[in-house]
Amino acid sequence: MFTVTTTQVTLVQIDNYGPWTTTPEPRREMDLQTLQSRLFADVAQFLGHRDAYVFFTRFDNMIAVTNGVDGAAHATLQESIGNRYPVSVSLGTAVAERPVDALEAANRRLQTAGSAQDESRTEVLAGEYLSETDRSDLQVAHFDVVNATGKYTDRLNEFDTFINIERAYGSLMRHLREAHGALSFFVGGDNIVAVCPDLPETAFSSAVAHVEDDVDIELQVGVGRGASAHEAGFAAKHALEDCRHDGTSVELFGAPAVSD
Ligand SMILES: Nc1nc2c(ncn2[C@@H]2O[C@H](COP(=O)(O)OP(=O)(O)OP(=O)(O)O)[C@@H](O)[C@H]2O)c(=O)[nH]1
Repeated sequence: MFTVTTTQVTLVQIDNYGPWTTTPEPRREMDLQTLQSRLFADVAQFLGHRDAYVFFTRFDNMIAVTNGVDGAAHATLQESIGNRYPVSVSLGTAVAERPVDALEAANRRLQTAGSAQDESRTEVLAGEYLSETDRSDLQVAHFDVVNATGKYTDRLNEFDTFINIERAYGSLMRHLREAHGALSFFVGGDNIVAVCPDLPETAFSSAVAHVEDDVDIELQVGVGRGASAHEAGFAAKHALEDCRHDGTSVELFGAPAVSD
């Protein structure tokens, strides 16, 4: 019924950031946090306008899903950051059926150019990009904890709520990575967005069951497909609304966006 999924992944890596954070002496932590969150916001805005997604991961390295974003746009993003920040970024991009394989290849492009802490390895722009014609769909799953507000937010202190949400995230991210080569990211609140290869409904019900068995936390998930991360992710959000409405734990392919 479906064509094979293809994910284009871009690794965004701040160049030589470790030494910069301590030279000439350690920099104030909140200044680093401000820089990192502003950089993430800028990258998210640039890529979001092009229907891509980016996840903050460790902030010094961010993982983006960039189907539909070409090499010229990547070059513009890199140049603009270099012009406006005290740090520069390298961008490695690759394409594969399984998101983890695309990330591996994207990562390797930077690793072969030099170390993340090599002061002469800056602004690498290396990659392969999907062309207009070889674009196929990608699959995005949007997970959330069932009734997180009633079970955690309104009952526990914020730190203990956070521990529970992180336990669910840790269990899910490892399961989807190991079983399917999917990449899952905590995106705030009780939400986890997973970029997946072409997976059937049973893979998602197994993932939900795995987390429940492993850490006793109940998840629900909406799954979407589309030509871009936004399109797939938006369909996933609609499918998650179907879970909420129908009390189901997995729903595939929510209604397409009416206007966006
Ligand atoms: N990033 C992101 N965060 C969201 C989204 N929807 C909700 N959240 C966050 O998740 C928190 C909990 O909201 P819900 O998931 O709607 O609440 P809940 O109590 O779990 O209710 P149900 O999901 O209906 O079971 C909110 O405070 C937001 O922080 C979303 O689409 N994206």
